[in-house]
Amino acid sequence: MDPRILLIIDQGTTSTRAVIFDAAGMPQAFHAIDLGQIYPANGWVEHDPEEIWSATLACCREVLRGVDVSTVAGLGITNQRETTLVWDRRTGKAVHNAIVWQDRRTSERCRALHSAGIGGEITARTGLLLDPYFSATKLEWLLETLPGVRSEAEQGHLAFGTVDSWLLWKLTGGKVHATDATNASRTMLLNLKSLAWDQDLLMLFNIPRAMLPEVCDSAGLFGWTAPDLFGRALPILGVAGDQQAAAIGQACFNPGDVKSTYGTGCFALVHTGPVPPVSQNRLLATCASRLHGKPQYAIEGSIFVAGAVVQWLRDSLGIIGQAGEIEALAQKAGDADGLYFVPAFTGLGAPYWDPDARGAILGLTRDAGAAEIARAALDAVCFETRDLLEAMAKDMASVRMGAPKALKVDGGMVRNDWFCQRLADLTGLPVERPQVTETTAMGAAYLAGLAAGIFQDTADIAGRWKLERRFEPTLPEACRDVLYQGWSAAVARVRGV
Ligand SMILES: Nc1ncnc2c1ncn2[C@@H]1O[C@H](COP(=O)(O)OP(=O)(O)O)[C@@H](O)[C@H]1O
Ligand SMILES: O=P(O)(O)OC[C@H](O)CO
Repeated sequence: MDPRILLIIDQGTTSTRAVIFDAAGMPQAFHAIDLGQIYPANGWVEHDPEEIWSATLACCREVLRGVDVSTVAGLGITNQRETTLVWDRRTGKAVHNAIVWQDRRTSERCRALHSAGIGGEITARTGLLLDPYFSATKLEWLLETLPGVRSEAEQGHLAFGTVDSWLLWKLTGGKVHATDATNASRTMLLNLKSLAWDQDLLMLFNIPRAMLPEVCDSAGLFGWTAPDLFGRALPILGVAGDQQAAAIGQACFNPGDVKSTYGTGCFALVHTGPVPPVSQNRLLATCASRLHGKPQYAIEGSIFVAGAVVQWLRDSLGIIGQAGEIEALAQKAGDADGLYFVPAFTGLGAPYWDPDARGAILGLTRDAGAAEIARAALDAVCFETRDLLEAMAKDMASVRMGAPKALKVDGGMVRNDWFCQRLADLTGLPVERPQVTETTAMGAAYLAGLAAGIFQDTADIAGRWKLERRFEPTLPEACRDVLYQGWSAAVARVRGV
């Protein structure tokens, strides 16, 4: 048996994880540390960069405890995307907290750019829709707001990066300032076709080029960890944004393969192939991977609130003590037909892209209680998924690709069987849950393992995907459609449409 192992860092929105995978691609050790959420103002969300780094190091050291580090063939990184950091190259210290992907502080700026009629051009170049979600306006905010930062950046003293770049910098002791094409494609500064930084966009957002990381393939040698960190320098061989990594972990390599990940938010990606796609239905075009210089692309639907609504029921309403309790509670729900929960806490993502919408629970009656609200919250995530799937199906039809036939799912929420069944019922698609639901880390392991020669190619990886359970839709179509119409009406009300 091949004794080589891969050390994977999965730095997510709510936690930092390290996972060891064996040469068969199976997880063998896992450690996670929760990440503090900082909410300095309404709609603002930040993370402490030093906390991200120290938790990463602690998780890696924990899973390596008792392991012969000479068996580590490589390290892989996957990460929450778009989250924006700037640090001083001389000290390795961040100049500000990380501005998290969920942060809406640049809504006004995006509105102004929309009004100036620039949105279409940005989409044509980047595949993204003009929204505070992406890094460009967050980086612009840091440069405009923090005293002295612009001039330091212009002198080349400061570095910008998403979380992958920050970790690469820290892991290599300040030797490597790089990112991979999947992460770069979420900044709104990258030209999706050439996968190079777009000079016109850098001018539009007034970003000094000297701040930007080098854009690399998703698999290959990024650099070596500083020798003192793990007792020996380890090669960093794979990097990808977490949703693209999950698509790789779910073996979505052929046009039409779809996965949907349910963590803090929900992100559904459909693989489209080697040519940059164009969404006509308000989804995003994104880089799925770049291997040996050859890009693959995907269309993505991003929803900002999925598991976050479960957290809200736990932390703000207190109707559950732990996320897992929602399953039993939702099962107890009575009819309460017409009850809809639109969890637009930070606006609505795809396909609405409405940063001003705010959440609502509609259709409350005397017989609605905690169980009905819990069910409505989980239903909302299912309806949001149907919103994405409908938009995806239209995009796919326009390029003569068949509509999705099944939905491969992963992420923290899919431990919940009731939710998976409801997802099948409300979308009308079979829902497939794989044996390994740590698909994000697995995707990064596959990338690092490709570079290490442990895995041969994408066909080798695809052959390793194993189904754990398939949830078949049971609700009659007419019933499903009536419920969905109710959802669409509820969304229209929170948007004031
Ligand atoms: N049994 C469950 N039912 C529904 N939601 C759950 C359950 N267990 C965890 N969650 C939700 O899943 C999310 C965590 O998933 P995870 O994939 O770890 O997220 P992230 O990568 O965004 O940090 C949390 O928002 C939590 O509320
Ligand atoms: O950390 P997650 O799993 O919530 O993923 C966050 C996404 O990458 C944001 O685009």
